[in-house]
Parts: sequence; C-alpha cells; structure tokens
Amino acid sequence: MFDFLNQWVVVGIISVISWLFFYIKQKQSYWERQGVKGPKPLFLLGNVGFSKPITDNLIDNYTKYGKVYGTYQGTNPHLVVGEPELLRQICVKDFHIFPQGFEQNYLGPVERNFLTALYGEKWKRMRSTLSPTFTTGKMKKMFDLIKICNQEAQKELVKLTSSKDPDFDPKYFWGRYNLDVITKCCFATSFDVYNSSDDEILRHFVEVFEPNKLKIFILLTAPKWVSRMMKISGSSTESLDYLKQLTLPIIEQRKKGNYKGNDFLQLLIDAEVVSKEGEELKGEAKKLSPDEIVSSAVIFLIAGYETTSTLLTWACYRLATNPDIQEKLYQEVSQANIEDYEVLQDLPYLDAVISETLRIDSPILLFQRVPHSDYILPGTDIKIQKGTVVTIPVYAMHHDPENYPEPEVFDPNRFLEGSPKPFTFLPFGAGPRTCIGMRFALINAKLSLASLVRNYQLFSNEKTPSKIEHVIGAVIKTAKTLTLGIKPRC
Ligand code: HEM
Repeated sequence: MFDFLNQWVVVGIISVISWLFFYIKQKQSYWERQGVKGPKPLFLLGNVGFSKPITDNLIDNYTKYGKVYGTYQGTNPHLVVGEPELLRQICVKDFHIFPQGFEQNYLGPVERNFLTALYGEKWKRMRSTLSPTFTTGKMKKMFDLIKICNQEAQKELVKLTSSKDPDFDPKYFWGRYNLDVITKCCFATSFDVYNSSDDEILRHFVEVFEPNKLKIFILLTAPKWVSRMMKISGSSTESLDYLKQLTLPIIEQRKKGNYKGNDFLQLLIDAEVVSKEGEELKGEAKKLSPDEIVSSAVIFLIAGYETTSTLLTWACYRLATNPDIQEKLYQEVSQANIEDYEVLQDLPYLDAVISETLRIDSPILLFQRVPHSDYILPGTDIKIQKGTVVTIPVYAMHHDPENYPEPEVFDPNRFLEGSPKPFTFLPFGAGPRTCIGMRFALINAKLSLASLVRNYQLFSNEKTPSKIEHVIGAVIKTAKTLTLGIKPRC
C-alpha cells in the first residue's frame, strides 16, 4: 500500500518539476518567439548579470544585438529600447500608454506615496502639486541654503589640505556634502555630517536606500508575487519608519505656525494641492497630508542624494585626469561671481563640463516605462504586452559612437559646439516623467564644482586607480574606491 502511494508521490513530484521546467522555459522564450534578438537567459535567473558591471552588460548587449533587444529579469521579459525615434514615441507621444516609471514590487506605507511609484491621475495630481516647488524663484531661495552647506564643505577642505600630501576621496566627501544639503533642505535637520560616523540618524539616512544583498537578489530574480508576499521593497523599512518619526513632529510644529523655514520641507507644507477639473478642494484637502509630505521628502532624499554626489565624484575624477580641461574651467570660474545664481547659470564651460560628465558617467544608467495596455512598437511587429517593462539603456546610448563620436573621450567641447541629437542625451530621463529635481541638482553641482576648482587643484596620484572598479549590480554607477590628489591654488 505504502509502496503504491510512494510511487504516486514520486510521479506527482516529477510532473510538477517538469511542468515548472517547461513553464519557465516557455516564459524565457517570449522574445525568441517574437523574433527579437537578445542575450541567452540563465534558467530561472534570466539576464541579471551579477558577474559583470551593469555598464559592461548594457554596452555589450547594445553593440551585439542592436538598439532594440529582449532580456529577462528572472522569468519576466524586459524590452530594451535605445532607438531615439522610438523613445520619442514611448516617452512622449504615447505617454498615456506608458504612464508608469520603474517596475514595482511591494510598496510599504511610505513608499506608496513616492512620486516614482504613482501613475495615472494620482501621479498627475502629485506631480503638478510638487512641480511649483522647483521653479526658478523657489530655487533661488534654496540656493542660500546650498551656499551654507558649500561653506561648510570648504571648511572641511581647508582642514583636509592643511596636512602634507592629503588624499581626497570624492565619493566620501560629496556623499557627506549631499547628505548635508538634503537633510537641511528636505528634513530641516542638521548634524555634523563630516565628523559623525556612527550616529543613529546618519545610519538611517544612508541605509534608507541600501536594502541588503539578499533582498536585491530576490527583487531582481524572483517573480513579483514573491516580493509582494514577503513584503520586500527597495528601501529599508526600519529606516523609512525612523525618518517618518523624525519628520512628523517638525511638520506638526511648522503647521502650527511656530516657525517657517526656507527649505523644501516648508515648500511641501505650503504646497497647494492641484485638483481635478471641476473639483473644489476644501480645508485640509487643499494641502498635502503629513504622510504625503514625508514620502516626498524621502523620495527627494533617495532620488537626489546618490545621483548628485555620483555626478560630482565623476566630475572630479575627469578633471583630475584631464588637467587642460580643469585649467580651462579654472580660468572661467575664477573670474566669475559664482555665488550669484544668475551668473552661475550662465557659465558655458562649467555647463559643458557638467553635461559631458552626465554623458560619459551618467549617474543613472537606465530608466524604465511600463505600458498599461498592449502596444505594437511603431515600425516593427514587436508586441509589448501590458505590464512588460521597457528599459531605456541611457549609458549605452551615451557611449554609442553614432550619437557621440569617440565616446570614451571626455570632451566638454561637444556641448559647446551644438546640442546632442534629440533623445540621445538622457541623464534626467525623458518626457513628462523626466527628473523633477533636475534644476536643483544642476545648481547644486555647479556651485560645488566651481567652488572646488576655484580654490583647489585636483590631480591623479599614485593611489588613483588606472582602471576604475565599479560597484556591480546597481542602477547607479559608482566607483568601489577612488582617491585623488588635491592641493590649494596659490
Ligand atoms: C545628478 C542628479 C540627478 C540625476 C542624474 C537624476 C536622474 C533622474 C532620472 C533618470 C529619473 C527618471 C526620469 C524618467 O523616468 O524619465 C529621475 C526621476 C526623478 N528624480 Fe532625479 N536625478 C537627479 C537628481 C534629483 C534630485 C536632486 C531630486 C530631488 C530633489 C530628484 C528627484 C526625482 C524624482 C522625484 C523623480 C521621479 C519623477 C516622476 O516619476 O515624476 N532627482 N531622476
């Protein structure tokens, strides 16, 4: 009797395994069945590519399979589209079909209100409510706060360069500097970012976007229902909760009118909610709720902290390894009143250096769109099914010789001689969902870089790696370690 039962159990297990095997194979042949080329996926894992930096994967696949190719994240098909005209269609003309940004797994209570997580009417309302926060007038006010942070950073540099042959670690330095900017601007909180090492607050600000490696692995490879069931999101729940508890009382106090700040937090508190046509908002509904304010402050932290410090890190590396370009930039910024918002906006070489850094070392390597109905890619027979992620390979497009001749050469002049072809320069994304914080990021980066170059000279020393090792598996391109030489200008 037992033998008979055992036989059926074995047959059952074999059937389930075979079914699973064929199911996964079937899912991972989605692009092949449509005649779309692409790298062969690993069984179950897809093309996650943990063995190589994501930058190499993007360039290798783009070069080998062309501007449109298929990949798999786990068993989920992703279509990579790097053809500029198709991007105009997807990101702008057919935005109503592709209203969603990054693919979503589980979203906790704070993440649910992130602008990046919203789509449709909710996104429209939030985006139009937050957009006035970034107008030129508001940016000019915020500039005063950025200048204070910049003065603190300059003091740190004086301390650093008072020792003999100091090592400058731009990743650490700009990381701390941007933490200072964001904590002051978005959380109305300040602490000694340069000297504290194990503060609880510092830990949470940094850990909020550092989920552990196991979480990342599950997010990248497992079907979406697994992360939803296990409540695994891209951020640390503990740190999100900490930041929420830190910010709610400040919002409460400011709402009572005890104090008004000159920062993003205040702009969020004062923001007038944009209503739908014909809808009249009354009382509290006219304002963002405390939860929405916290979520917006946190998404500004997540979206703005590492991106801007990465941009500044790479700009320093490029200037240190291209002394002629650094000298030309010095000539421009040393003669300008860089503390004046309008003057700073109008420095062509500084602008070109920042643009060229955003091209060659684009902090965000890719962005995504998700269609909410089936879509035939214009001019092809490729059917993108509702919910299939479309990835825009920014890094590969920025290194395509058709878009930028001699792409590996750092040459700011290309941005002085004319504008890039439309939809080939995408460091801040494209279309209505483009980066809302772009102006803030640029003015911050310009002031920081101009102040540094005006007072100090950067150069590569014996510790500067000849080949940079990148952190693997991120959407952001950062160096594992980077050391430069620095000395005050006489
Ligand atoms: C160099 C710095 C930065 C870079 C390279 C960058 C890049 C990007 C990119 C590529 C996107 C996706 C756009 C798309 O899907 O089309 C994005 C979205 C976004 N960024 Fe930035 N960003 C930077 C700084 C900032 C800052 C400082 C803030 C806030 C203060 C910010 C807030 C956001 C938000 C909220 C979104 C989502 C917009 C939406 O979905 O409507 N970013 N950014």
